[in-house]
Amino acid sequence: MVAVIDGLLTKEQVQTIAKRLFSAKFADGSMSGGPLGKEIKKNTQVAPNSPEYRELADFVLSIIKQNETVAINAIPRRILPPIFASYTEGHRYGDHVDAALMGQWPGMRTDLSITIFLNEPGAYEGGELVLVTDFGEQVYKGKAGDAVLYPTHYRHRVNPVTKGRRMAIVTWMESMVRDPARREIIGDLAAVMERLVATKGDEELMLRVEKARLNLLRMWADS
Ligand SMILES: O=C(O)CCC(=O)C(=O)O
Ligand SMILES: [Fe+2]
Repeated sequence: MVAVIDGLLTKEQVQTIAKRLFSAKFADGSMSGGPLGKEIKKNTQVAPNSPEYRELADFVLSIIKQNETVAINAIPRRILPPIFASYTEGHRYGDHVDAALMGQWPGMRTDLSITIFLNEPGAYEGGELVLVTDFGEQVYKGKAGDAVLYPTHYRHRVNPVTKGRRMAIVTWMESMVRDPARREIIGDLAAVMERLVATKGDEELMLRVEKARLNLLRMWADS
């Protein structure tokens, strides 16, 4: 299931990040593109050893961890320190599939990816995030602060930027529920529950839905 999260970052948070990124040192991002990296990945990323990186990464991680939509749909166990990427004219990230394991050995399994858009869609041409799914290509170009949360198993790309500059944050999560179909069932039940609470639904019904959700979580989650 792909979830579009409007305003994962507030305008103020986007501004805070953008201000710090302004002075950050960006390095060639093609080294981390897997075996095809150099050919298909052309961008720059904030160097993890740059002075700005740790503070920015912690700031973004704390926001992702607090987000309800992420919690409900991803049920994250671990989240990698994010990448701050810049795509200027001619930059792109061609069709690829992300590594299944990331981070220092033994690494973590990548169940979900998240892209957070850092500037407005009008600030650049091209640069869409495209997911290649069974239902055709899904194209995403969000407003500054919006995010797309998607299962990492999709083939995907970032279209070439033909004008302007695309700034985005990208990271990966390992879920306590590794099967996307199971995560979707638990997410659906959470959505039903949310609706029942908001509409002051029948208490017995709410109890049964919540019982089902929690017991499925108990059955399927590895903490
Ligand atoms: O920038 C994006 O939206 C996605 C980038 C990407 O696919 C990656 O870093 O693996
Ligand atoms: Fe990717």
